[in-house]
Amino acid sequence: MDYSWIVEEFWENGFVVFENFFNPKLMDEYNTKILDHYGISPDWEHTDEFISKSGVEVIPWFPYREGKPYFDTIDKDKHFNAITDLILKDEWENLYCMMMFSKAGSVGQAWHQDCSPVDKKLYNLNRLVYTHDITEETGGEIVIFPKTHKAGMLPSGTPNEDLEGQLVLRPKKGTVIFLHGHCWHRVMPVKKDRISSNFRAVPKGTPEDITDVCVYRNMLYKFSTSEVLKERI
Ligand SMILES: O=C(O)CCC(=O)C(=O)O
Ligand SMILES: [Fe+2]
Repeated sequence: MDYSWIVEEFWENGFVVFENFFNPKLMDEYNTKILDHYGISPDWEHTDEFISKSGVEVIPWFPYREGKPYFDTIDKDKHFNAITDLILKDEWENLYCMMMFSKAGSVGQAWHQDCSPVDKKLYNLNRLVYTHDITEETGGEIVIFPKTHKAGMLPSGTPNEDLEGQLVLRPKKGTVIFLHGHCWHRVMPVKKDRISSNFRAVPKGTPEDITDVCVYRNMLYKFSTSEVLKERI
């Protein structure tokens, strides 16, 4: 099989999508595990300042950091990792596995870059796995602006507006999106409880804290210290 299109498409657009990558039974099992973790009414973990300023409403969970390696069938999947090999060419390593939960009625996530694009060579590869369908009814579409992994810093401006050239995606259960950490993306308002999961990888030698500072249109935010590093606009 010729897989060169994957690499070409990823590096041309900043992302590549695979539908039906993981089987529905596994996705159902994982979706239940994730929901069980969050329980019925999970609390926000981020500070009020972050939530109101960033236009981001998600509750993160890092299962492996808690010694709960519950998602190895994805993490160790040969095909999943073979595609990672193709995209990242040289050696790479896992960064972390993170689950995200957003309550029905919450705002989703404003435009951001997972990490600063100031040094083009330093980035994370976000490997998003969807354990349930994202539909018009559920809301929470992921919006990606193709090719912006080559466009430098997300311009300052309104955190959550439509941008000409954006692409709205409704991933189905089992879909995987490989997304470059410099590529601009956001999540639309969430109408029904929403889960997404990501298994991040980095080229070997990338600093472990590569995603600690996230670029939003109105600020640079540092998660480890819950701090607005820089106001923008
Ligand atoms: O939940 C999504 O669809 C995207 C989440 C996101 O922005 C991320 O994982 O960096
Ligand atoms: Fe992101």
